[in-house]
Amino acid sequence: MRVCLRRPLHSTLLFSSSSSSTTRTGTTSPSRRLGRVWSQRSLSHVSASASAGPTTLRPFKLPTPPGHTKSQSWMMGSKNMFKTNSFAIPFANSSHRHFFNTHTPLFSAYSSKPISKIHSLPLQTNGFSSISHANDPRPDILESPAEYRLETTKLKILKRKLEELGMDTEICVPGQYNHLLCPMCKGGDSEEKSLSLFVTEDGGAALWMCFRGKCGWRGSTRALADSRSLSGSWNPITKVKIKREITVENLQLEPLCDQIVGYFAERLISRETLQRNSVMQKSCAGDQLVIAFTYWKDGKLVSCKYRDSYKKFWQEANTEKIFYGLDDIKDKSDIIIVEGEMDKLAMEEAGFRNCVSVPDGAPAVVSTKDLPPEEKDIKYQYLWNCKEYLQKASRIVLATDGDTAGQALAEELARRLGRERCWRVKWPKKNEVDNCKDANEVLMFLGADVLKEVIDNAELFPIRGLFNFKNYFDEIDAYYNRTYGYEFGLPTGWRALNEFYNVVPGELTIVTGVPNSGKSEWIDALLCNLNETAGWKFALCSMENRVREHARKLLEKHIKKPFFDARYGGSAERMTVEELQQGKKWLSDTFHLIRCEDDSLPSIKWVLDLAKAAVLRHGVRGLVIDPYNELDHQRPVSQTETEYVSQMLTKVKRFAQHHSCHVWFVAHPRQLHHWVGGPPNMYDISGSAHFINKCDNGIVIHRNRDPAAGPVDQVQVCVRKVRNKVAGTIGDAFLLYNRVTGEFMDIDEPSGKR
Ligand SMILES: Nc1ncnc2c1ncn2[C@@H]1O[C@H](COP(=O)(O)OP(=O)(O)OP(=O)(O)O)[C@@H](O)[C@H]1O
Repeated sequence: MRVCLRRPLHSTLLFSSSSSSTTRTGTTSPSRRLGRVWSQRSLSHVSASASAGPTTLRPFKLPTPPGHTKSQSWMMGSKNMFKTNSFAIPFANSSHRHFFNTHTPLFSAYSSKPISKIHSLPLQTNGFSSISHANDPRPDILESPAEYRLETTKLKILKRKLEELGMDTEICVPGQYNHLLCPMCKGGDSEEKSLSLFVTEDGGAALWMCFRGKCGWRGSTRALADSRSLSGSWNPITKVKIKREITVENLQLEPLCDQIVGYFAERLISRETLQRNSVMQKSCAGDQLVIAFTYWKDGKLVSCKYRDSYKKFWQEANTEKIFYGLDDIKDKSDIIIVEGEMDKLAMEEAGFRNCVSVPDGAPAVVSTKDLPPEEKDIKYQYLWNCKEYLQKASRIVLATDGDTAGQALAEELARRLGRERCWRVKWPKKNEVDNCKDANEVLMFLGADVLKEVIDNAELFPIRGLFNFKNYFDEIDAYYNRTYGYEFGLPTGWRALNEFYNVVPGELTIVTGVPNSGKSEWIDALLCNLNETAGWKFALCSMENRVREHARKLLEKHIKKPFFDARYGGSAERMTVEELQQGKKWLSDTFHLIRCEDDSLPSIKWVLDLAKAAVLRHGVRGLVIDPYNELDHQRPVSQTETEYVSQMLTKVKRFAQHHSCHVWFVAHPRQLHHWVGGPPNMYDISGSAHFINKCDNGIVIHRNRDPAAGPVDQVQVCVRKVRNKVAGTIGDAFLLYNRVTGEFMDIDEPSGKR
């Protein structure tokens, strides 16, 4: 017999007598080298890092469970304590061979805790409950160890059928949920054993389901046509559970040996904490020792969870599912919930006894379904079983793991406990790159004081839709420092307007004016200016314009020459072919057209979806919808136009805000019966007062058509509403319109530039 004393990674010691594995495989596998096994036998050969003596196991004082006195009868002697006649070969049989294929350190104080995504179904077995693996080492006293049964003819037939489907049934045990590689998805990139296969105890039938969301393969089969109905076996909810009476004695639990205490010491869990929490050990599978986390309720042992040196967990079957450490939160108003027993113990080292651990780890993802009724909420039965312990809690800190599964668990707990009384923690960095993932890591890497700080600084669990300004501090700082850009809005390019209207990304400007007032012209001129000063690009949904005419108007403004030698151009020189070529390139680079090619009216959703594509694909900063009445306005008969306009504008505003895209929306005024030539009011917009109510900016474009009343080329830009005072204020600006080029200019612009 050779005793390996090589020091593996993470400074853990290898306690295994390696002869069994080296004999079987010829060489010691990597994971085997990294692992260590707690065994009675091996202890006589090692010098442990803990305080254990070199050759013997020293029993320590028996723990007193919470709520018990030391004299109570559950205290027992350590009858196996000095047994040395058997040899620790914990996973030597073929059913455990795949453990040797894993490349994770099998026994490290730093290894990650399993999540329950591979234990997704509640198990109804005689021997083990849901966190048990078919290939876990088994305590020798559990009821009906189905794995030891002889395979029946039925089972052989069944296995053959399953193998034909691609399942590896070699290690599959009847009466249990077995976790296999799914033949359909092969467990995805991580090759996880995502297929849960249940074989009835008589070996007559099987059903399975792959728990990978992307796969979800499920099915069932029977060995023989007359095999028992599957439904009887696959109904964890309706099956009546008989809770076993368990005691420390009948589970044959023992006080922890120094070697295991030493293991805990590596994780900075003290002997005192272990004793107070009645952490014990148990001999099973030869003389292998496993940790026994005892679960107490009102001072009575109700369940026990085991953990072996390979970090495999299993739990006494047919026992009540409760929180670990439950009695510690009795009548407490302030409690902490963690994701594992080690974290519960770590919390105690930081001074928090008011802490419990969930018994089954975390779900892979948050369920998208509604909360099931209490009796059907199988995965969270422990929570309902302990509800009277939670009722008084007004502050529940959910200190689950920082990974996705841990956060999913926090979410699921908060859903059930009520978010309003839940807090959550931020795990600190353990090095430059990584965050600590749980309480025990914080304790190990940063110490008890930091762990205490983490809990003291827990923040309110977010409630969808309920925020605090501090959630936005980064954004507020960026706004203050003007790092977003355009905080004051982008100037329009006309000095006369600077004071009143500037273009802020994400806002909605409604533009109105009587027909022919120049609304479209002014918006086009504005876009040209914004492109010239800031390089902005735009999506145009201008339904009244033919493309070529719209191109002409834009090119005239850009090149500042008429498109044609026509009447309106007067003596001005027409733009050259070269200028046209350059202008066409500018058009293509600057504008993206949203048009219904089949002459049907576009819906607002259609327009916004295309505008979104233009934002994402071309980086447009502005969208023009001109005009409102050219959109498809099919509204339900039950909806008024006012309601319809309100909803439509909400969609437009959401688009604008979400994509930081300014939207100009042109809407006509209703028919003005007694119009005397003045600018219309924003409330005159046909359809709804919501146009003025919901927009960020409201602008009326007006022009004088009476030579007697003033110059007819003068345009009045009436800024009637500005929600954001940083960007402007109400007031009128006057510009001059150049009929030849379509440009708008400040009135005091040097005449040469006009
Ligand atoms: N200040 C102005 N002086 C003279 N003509 C103008 C002036 N402003 C615009 N126009 C002319 O009026 C016509 C209509 O302009 P535009 O299409 O911009 O008006 P609109 O308000 O958008 O019209 P509608 O409401 O019919 O869509 C164009 O031929 C344009 O050249």
